[in-house]
Amino acid sequence: MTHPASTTPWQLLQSARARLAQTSLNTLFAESPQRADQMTLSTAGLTLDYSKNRIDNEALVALQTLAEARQLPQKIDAMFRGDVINRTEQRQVLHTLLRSPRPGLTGEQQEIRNAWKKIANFTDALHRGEIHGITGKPLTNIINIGIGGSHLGPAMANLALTPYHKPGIRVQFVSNVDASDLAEKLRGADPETTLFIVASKTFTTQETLANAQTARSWLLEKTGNRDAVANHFAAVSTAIDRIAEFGIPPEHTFPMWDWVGGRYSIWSAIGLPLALAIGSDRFEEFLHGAAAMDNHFQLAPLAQNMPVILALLSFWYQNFWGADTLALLPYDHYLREFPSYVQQLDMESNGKSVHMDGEPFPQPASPIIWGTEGTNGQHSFHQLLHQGNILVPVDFILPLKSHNPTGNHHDLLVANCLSQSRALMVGKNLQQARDELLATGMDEKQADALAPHKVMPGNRPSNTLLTDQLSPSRLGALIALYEHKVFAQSVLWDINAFDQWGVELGKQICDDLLPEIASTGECQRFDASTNALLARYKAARNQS
Ligand SMILES: O=P(O)(O)OC[C@H]1O[C@H](O)[C@H](O)[C@@H](O)[C@@H]1O
Repeated sequence: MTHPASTTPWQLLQSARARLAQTSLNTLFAESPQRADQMTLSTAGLTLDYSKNRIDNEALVALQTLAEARQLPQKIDAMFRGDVINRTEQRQVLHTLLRSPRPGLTGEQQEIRNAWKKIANFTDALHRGEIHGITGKPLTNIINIGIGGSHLGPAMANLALTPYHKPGIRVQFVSNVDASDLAEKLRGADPETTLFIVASKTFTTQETLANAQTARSWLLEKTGNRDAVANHFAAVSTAIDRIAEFGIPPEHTFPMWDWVGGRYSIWSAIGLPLALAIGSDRFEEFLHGAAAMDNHFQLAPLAQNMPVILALLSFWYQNFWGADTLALLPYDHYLREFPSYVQQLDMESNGKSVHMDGEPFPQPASPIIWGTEGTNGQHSFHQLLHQGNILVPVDFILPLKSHNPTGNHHDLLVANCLSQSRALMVGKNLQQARDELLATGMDEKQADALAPHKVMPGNRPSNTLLTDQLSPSRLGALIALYEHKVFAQSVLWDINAFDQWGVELGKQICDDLLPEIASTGECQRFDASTNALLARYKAARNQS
């Protein structure tokens, strides 16, 4: 493919970068009183203010021209139409179909409807106390066993929607093969009321199968009844036969499909633990929120398209400003797992180095996603955001209403969030720092010595994403926003966002290592470092 750097929009962007490097955000605001209004978009209950970015109309138009040259509108249509856009796996990408049925894809839609009916019926029956364990007690303690896309989405959303949890139902998540994860969830669990959901698209994932087998042994030991698995296990997978082999009956078996990527699968039966936590009606609202964002992504012109704007900005900072990270800072305690969720979504989708046609490309793609809940980060890593020599664009996410209005806590939270984005932007120059010190009564010599340490370069970009209150539908829209952002970025880089070959080698080597770990002899098959580390492990194991 043509290297993007040789295209006209790329060259226009390079000159825009040179111009904007000389222009402060303060100046951009001073020059354009309408800037905040013009650079604010609202859709699906979310409002994005992207005015605090090192961008102007000319650069935005050049970015949009690049997106058009990459055929972004056509590629959005191709995804929604069900074209085989995941070419390395020869798969359609139809997670959007799970939240908004469309004409034309009838076979899939019937399957989706049936699966959804099964999820809703099971959820409603469990809430009515009609799903029983082997001793006849209603099941109320749900433990989801899955990893990656079969864990991060439901676990994050379950936490985010805590205020909507049904009373009397407890939903927990086990992902790590480290036995401590499962052990912590089993400690004090009542086997008579516990339901395990084994969630695995492939039903081959080592960690999930190991945890499922251990949970099964625990259940059989505690109940002393070999038939207990049928009552106390449910499963979600494309591999229905493997679920049956595990001993899980058809009425507890929930299907999924090849055309749903793991990290895009919360809308499928992988969302079952979330439905059990919040109820089927709330889960439907969650789907509708995402569908509203889908509608916007499909129909809005690039210049007013929220996921596209976020993608263009990420692309802009990474390829033209050398910003290889993006901080996600939700100012909402319930959204604290959102950065971990987007880590998989973005980094597993776009952490690649070849184009669609297999040709290598030189630029980095997918920023490193990180972050934590505000205000906690302010007392930790924000120092680097404000004064470090690394440019870190930030997405602030802020619900306007609290689920727990108490005193002036929410005013404080909002004030902190808005102060951080403003401080990053306006900064403090040497003269201001010096004047402030002198105003405290400090002498000139001391002020001159200290002032450089107090300088804040400013000009640090951020987006602010508002929502009224973090409800199921708003969360659905927020997740869909980032899903589509990631897809739009992949189109700009001409990457397949829907495969993940990079995770395979580690799995293969692990399979190779396991027999060596099990054996007692000395291992010489691997590199000297790995052999020596294995030997240390075996020595420690022998001592225990
Ligand atoms: O759902 P599963 O088939 O168990 O897969 C779980 C996870 O493992 C894989 O290694 C992939 O990296 C993830 O994309 C996937 O979500």
